[in-house]
Amino acid sequence: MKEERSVPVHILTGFLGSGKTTLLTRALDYYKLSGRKPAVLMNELGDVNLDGMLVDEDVPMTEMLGGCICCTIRGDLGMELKQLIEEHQPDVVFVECTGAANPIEMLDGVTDASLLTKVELKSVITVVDAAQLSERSHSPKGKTYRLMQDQIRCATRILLNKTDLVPPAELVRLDTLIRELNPAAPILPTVRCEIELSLFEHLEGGVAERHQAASACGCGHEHAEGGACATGSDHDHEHGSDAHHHSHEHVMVYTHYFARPVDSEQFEALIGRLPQEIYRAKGILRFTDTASPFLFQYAYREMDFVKISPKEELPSVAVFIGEHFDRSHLESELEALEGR
Ligand SMILES: Nc1nc2c(ncn2[C@@H]2O[C@H](COP(=O)(O)OP(=O)(O)OP(=O)(O)O)[C@@H](O)[C@H]2O)c(=O)[nH]1
Repeated sequence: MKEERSVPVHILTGFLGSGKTTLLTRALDYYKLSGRKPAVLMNELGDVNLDGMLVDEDVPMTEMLGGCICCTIRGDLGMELKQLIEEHQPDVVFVECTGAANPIEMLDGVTDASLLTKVELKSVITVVDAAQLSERSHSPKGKTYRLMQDQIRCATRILLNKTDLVPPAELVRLDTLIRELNPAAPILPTVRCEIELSLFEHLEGGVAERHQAASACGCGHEHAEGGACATGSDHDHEHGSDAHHHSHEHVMVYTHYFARPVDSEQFEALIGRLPQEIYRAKGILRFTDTASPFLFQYAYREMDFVKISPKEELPSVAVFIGEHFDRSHLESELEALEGR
């Protein structure tokens, strides 16, 4: 009989496009290579899970789409996690949250799950996009910057990723900045999240340590056992007289389903023209001038196209994420590409 033990859970957080899925796919390979069974709970803002495509079919995955765990489906997270564990009996679970999520709410969800089943939150790993942090920290008033700060504050480990995009002197400044926000979590500078993956085995106790550093979260609440921040925390939420606003409410998502293939150069040109309010886009594209479909990524003004051979029928779709952008203008530009 399988001994009943608690399943380790790692939360992967970080702003949109910072490299969470890159880290996740590496971590999954590591566990599979060592003969263990990882599982994934993934949350995406759009109504299609494009990151899920990068995860092998044999990895059990629960998808929570169409919203941010922190607002719309937070209550379900505990139940989903319980079901995932009971159904698949994984050796480890990774929870990847949308980059617009406040990790505190995820911590709540995982702690809720620990009331229902034997799970143990081992770490909150925040992947920081060095280039974004560098730029946003120069105009520190924005909501996005505040969210990035919260993600850093609640981490038990920090990956300062995309160091290839930032000069060394600036990296030193970013290291100091992160240290001020979170004096406890070790910082690992990375390119494409290349870390010694056995690290995951040694993350025991990280969350408990952060428990003591509760004030670093700035929420002013008592912290739940094993979690950095307590259920019901108003941390990072703003209360108006009649409304309850969340820190990421400013984030907009536009999902475009393509009716037909488009010209690859024109598409690239359109992406090159995107306003800076759109900071993240991804999709599955079919081009008139190429045979196979492409997984397309756009993060912080960098574009990436990877040829894919999907095993199942997939839509041609692109998801655009940003703040206060002109959705109808984007829609008509995309329709024009399709000759509509
Ligand atoms: N230049 C550079 N690009 C990177 C690095 N790490 C990841 N990327 C690229 O950045 C893009 C976004 O990476 P993802 O791993 O999908 O980021 P994410 O945090 O999962 O994104 P969301 O799911 O939208 O929040 C991809 O095109 C990656 O190939 C890095 O260290 N340097």
